[in-house]
Amino acid sequence: MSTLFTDRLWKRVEPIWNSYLEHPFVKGLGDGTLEQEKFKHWLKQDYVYLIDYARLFAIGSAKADDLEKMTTFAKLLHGVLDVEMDLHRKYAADFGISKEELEATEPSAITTAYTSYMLNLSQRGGMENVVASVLACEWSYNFIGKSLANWPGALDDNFYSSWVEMYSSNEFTELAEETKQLMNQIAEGKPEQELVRLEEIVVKTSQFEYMFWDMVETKEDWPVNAQ
Ligand SMILES: Cc1ncc(CO)c(N)n1
Repeated sequence: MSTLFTDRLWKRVEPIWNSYLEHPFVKGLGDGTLEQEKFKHWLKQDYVYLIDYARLFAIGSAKADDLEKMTTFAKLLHGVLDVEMDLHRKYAADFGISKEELEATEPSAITTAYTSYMLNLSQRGGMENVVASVLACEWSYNFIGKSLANWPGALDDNFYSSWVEMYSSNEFTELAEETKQLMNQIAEGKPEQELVRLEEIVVKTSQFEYMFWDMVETKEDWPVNAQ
């Protein structure tokens, strides 16, 4: 029986993703101790990250080779714009931050590098580049959400319970699973050198994910504020 491509990918990314669970920001989400100013930085940066990230699914739909895959990309697009980003808008409202203010956030250097990397690959390549670009994002957040959901108190009434609920939810798990299935479907029959190329995209985006956690933990923005 041939190994699923996502099983092969898991062997490469498991150590990187396990390091997310040791990251202070992620640990703070799980045990409820995360400083709210750092979470506000994540809210704002992640909202503008998701705006460009959503464009990837629209590109994927345009490049899909059949109606079924077009529909899957459209479903994932809806999942970001209308389901996931609603979490950001609700948390922001709790902080008195409007959705207009969220949308006006200037993407940080890391946010810009990460989304530009995915958009470049997705505009230059076929739908396989789109799926490889978004896979770590969808799948690793579900991995983190489901891991934190097992932490004592993570789903109880603490400020970040909604975050853990969202990313461990059946709805988000379904989106992550659909992205994995799409990756396996597209990888089927591809030559080894193409699989190696796609694997490196998933590893690189997994490294960008870690850099994103660092950026929000340190509330990093651009190195020098232009005068
Ligand atoms: C940076 C980042 N990666 C992944 C996700 C999951 O969609 C997210 N919201 N933000």
